[in-house]
Amino acid sequence: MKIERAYTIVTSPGRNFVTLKIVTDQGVYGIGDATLNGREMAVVAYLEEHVIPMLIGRDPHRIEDIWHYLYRGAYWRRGPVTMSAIAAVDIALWDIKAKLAGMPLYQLLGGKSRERVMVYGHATGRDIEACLDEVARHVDEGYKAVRVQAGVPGIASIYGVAKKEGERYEPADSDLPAEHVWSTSKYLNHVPKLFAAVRERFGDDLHVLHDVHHRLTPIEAARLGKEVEPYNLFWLEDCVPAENQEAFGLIRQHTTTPLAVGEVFNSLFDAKTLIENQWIDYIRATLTHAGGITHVRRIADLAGLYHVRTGFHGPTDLSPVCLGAAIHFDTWVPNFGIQEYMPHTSATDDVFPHDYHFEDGHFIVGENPGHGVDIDEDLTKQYPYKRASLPVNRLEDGTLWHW
Ligand SMILES: O=C(O)[C@H](O)[C@@H](O)[C@H](O)[C@H](O)CO
Ligand SMILES: [Mg+2]
Repeated sequence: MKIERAYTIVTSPGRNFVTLKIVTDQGVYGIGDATLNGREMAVVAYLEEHVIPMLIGRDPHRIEDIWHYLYRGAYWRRGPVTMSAIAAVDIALWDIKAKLAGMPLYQLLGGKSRERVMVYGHATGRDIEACLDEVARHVDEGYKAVRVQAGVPGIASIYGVAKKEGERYEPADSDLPAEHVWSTSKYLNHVPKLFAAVRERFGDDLHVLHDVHHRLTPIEAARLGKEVEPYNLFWLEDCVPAENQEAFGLIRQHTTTPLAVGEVFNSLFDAKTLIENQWIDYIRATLTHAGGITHVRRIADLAGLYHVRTGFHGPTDLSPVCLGAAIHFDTWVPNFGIQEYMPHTSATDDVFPHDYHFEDGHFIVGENPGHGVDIDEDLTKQYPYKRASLPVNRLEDGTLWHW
């Protein structure tokens, strides 16, 4: 069997997605997600100019060899563009392998470790009251875990909070980056009040999470971790930028609040020191940005040795193809923690028909052969690509800060 054709499909049913389709000479095909929010066309160019020509004629069964051919063979290793391109190939090849085996992907990985996959949803609101109402809506819909992000008095626009009540949060909303203004002190003074109010209204059982989005220094993160300890967070996410993995060693000495990190990681080497030192509790690297199933499986296995569990990134800027493959992975992986879930728009769901479904705060994996997600290529043509950029963040004095 040979790979006969491979091509990228760029479509924007509400937001941009890049999909790679690999077609074999026997007609069986697989699809992979290659979406890198705000840098979509860089991955398309990498795939079209460098990766696809090397795939034609190869045996699609040889997933491992193809992975190393693309990773080692490029000489220039790692980086989000490269690793998203490799991931798209890898996810598509696993899809093909599972279709050929006539099995849902989780069976090839080793079978079910659990019946269902717990997810966390996103509650956002301009102020604490509005945010608590959104938490209540999630609880009513069956969620067992909710990420809580509220507006902060004195900060006009803040990460994770939708522009208007009832709208979804979508950060890549303008052609060129919007500019936000950030105040660490206003934020730090506010967050403990938010979680006190959450526990007051919802009691102790609900799992609550919070995303700092890389905005603190290690000692500030240590303070926040300590101050929210009474509210028993499921995790505190991305509390500092993680290029310097040692920063987490400092935070860890000060707080028992569980720490999650890794949505911007693209390789095992981004997480190695964090995992081996047991400085984190959850690893968030995704299939789409970290080299696909073949590589993320290695990250998860290393993490398992050190009591670190998975908590995959799952925003709307990863396509249903990534989410579908992730649900298979989550169903199998022994050290599963939780899966992030931001529902896609109905237009996106129509473009990517899928067999996973949400039920009582969990995902239930599908039973179709492959990863269970397809693409309606005719429909994609109705939604042309439109450049969209993530915002940037500045301190009140104008200094460019972490977004
Ligand atoms: O925890 C999350 O879901 C993330 O922080 C996202 O909201 C990212 O900001 C987005 O994926 C960037 O493209
Ligand atoms: Mg995040």
